[in-house]
Amino acid sequence: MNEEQHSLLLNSSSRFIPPQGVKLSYGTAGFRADASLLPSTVFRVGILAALRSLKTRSVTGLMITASHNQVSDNGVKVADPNGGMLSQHWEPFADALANAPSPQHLILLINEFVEKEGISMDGAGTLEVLLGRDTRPSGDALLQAAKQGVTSIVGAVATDLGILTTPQLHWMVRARNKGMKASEQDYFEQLSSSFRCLVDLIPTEKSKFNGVNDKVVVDGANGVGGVKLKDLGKLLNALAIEVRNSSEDGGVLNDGVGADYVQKEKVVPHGFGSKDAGIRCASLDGDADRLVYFIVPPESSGRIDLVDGDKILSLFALFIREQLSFLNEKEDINQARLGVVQTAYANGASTNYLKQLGLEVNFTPTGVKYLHEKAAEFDIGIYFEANGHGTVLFSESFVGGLEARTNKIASGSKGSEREKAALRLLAVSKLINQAVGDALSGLLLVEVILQHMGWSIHRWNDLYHDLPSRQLKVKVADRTAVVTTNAETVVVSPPGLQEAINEETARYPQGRCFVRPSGTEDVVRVYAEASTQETADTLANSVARLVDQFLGSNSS
Ligand SMILES: CC(=O)N[C@H]1[C@@H](OP(=O)(O)O)O[C@H](CO)[C@@H](O)[C@@H]1O
Ligand SMILES: [Mg+2]
Repeated sequence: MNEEQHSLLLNSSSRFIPPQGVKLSYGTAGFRADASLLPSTVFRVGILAALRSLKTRSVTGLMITASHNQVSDNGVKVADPNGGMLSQHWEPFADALANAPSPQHLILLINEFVEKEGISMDGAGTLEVLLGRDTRPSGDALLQAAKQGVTSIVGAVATDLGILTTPQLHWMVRARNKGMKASEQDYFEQLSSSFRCLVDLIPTEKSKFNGVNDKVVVDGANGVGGVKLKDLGKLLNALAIEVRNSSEDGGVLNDGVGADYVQKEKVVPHGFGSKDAGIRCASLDGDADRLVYFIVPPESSGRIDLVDGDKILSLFALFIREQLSFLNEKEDINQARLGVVQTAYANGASTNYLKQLGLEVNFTPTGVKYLHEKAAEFDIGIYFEANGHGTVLFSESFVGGLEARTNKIASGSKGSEREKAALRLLAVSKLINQAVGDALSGLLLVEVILQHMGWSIHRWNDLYHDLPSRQLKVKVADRTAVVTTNAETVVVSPPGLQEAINEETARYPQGRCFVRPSGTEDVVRVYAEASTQETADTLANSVARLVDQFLGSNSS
């Protein structure tokens, strides 16, 4: 690097000294910690995002959020030029940057890395990083740190987009690099116009919605999603959305509210209660990239019926499969490849259901970057984690084919069922976020499919019945001692543990159980399913004890 660059980096980085004794890791979802520990990390991720922009000669993104974590935490992650997560091959550099003890170390690391990657630091070409943050009180100061990091690279521009959902930022990065309109207003307009297009294509015999109540009530986790959903809702005539727990309502972010809480605890979030019995309810997480639905049963005593990511996936798969069947009626159309992607945490009943539909079900390790990568192999790939993070990916060539076909349809004419199916699929590809899982676009797609089918949330929930399951965490001395294979379903180390799990699991009707080290917490997770809640609990507890025996004490 030249002298100007060297002294710029030295000056700025000496204002952001990392806290002592803290080791951070980029992990599955970027760096996360108590916000007070993060200024130097966020500053350095600013540098990382600028270098990524320099390397790829494209716009990148930097998002400040800790998603569903408590409000005092914060975090930071990078959006790659295609709108997806940071390339996995840059993660070790991200770790090294965040943990470099001094400005001198930092500069040494950058020098080594740019040389290895063949990055020319001449500042020529596109060099822009889009910055966004969620509603956390620490977000503004951290955003300033990010800005300083970005502008420590000569020629880099930081564009502050203010408060956004994580998927909005990813969407904007993707749109910018595709030369498309990329403002927040453009995002809202694309979502609302494709939603309207799908509503207009609802078969007339089904257009009378059969919902118990045609309004959806959404828990915004006291975060950014609720506010954005209200803005989006103003553009939608065909859907009544009531938002509760919006960040303006004064509640604490993720405290007894939000998709993570609802999915894990299976209880009503604050602001909901018996008055909502039977109504279609949904929960977003703190940065609005996860979505789950739920039903408050009559006399629920706080419990809910959860309609999770697996069921959202199943609904999307049914609808898309139906459209593809219309599309493929004539033999001149090549069969499109539709694939679905789940993790081992998907409820076994959902996997059975999808297989019975004749779909190809694929499994990847936990973490959306793995699911996304797999889904991108198909013409249409649908992926969801049980916790509600997922989307539907369309290949460029498939979208190109749909565009060619729909262009031929005379404007104003609704055409044949086959033409309508092409129009619907094209609208879905515009509605559902192609960069990452997005609770707002996911919610609109769920809502319009329910209208299309003429289904209530109860009818949807009855597609299949979840097998009883239980998740536990076990604290062990060293969770990295657990090594797994086969999409995390089989333990290869320590030796003997898998055999012991197999032996235990075989004793339970419909038993299934696996263990894996968490990528975000210092625990080993145990997941068990069985034919009754009682046996699922017993299986999980027995296997947690086995983990304890093989790996040391501290079970919780
Ligand atoms: C069982 C579970 O829900 N695991 C979550 C959790 O990962 P762990 O590696 O299990 O800690 O956080 C990830 C990031 O948010 C999310 O992708 C994943 O689904
Ligand atoms: Mg999130």
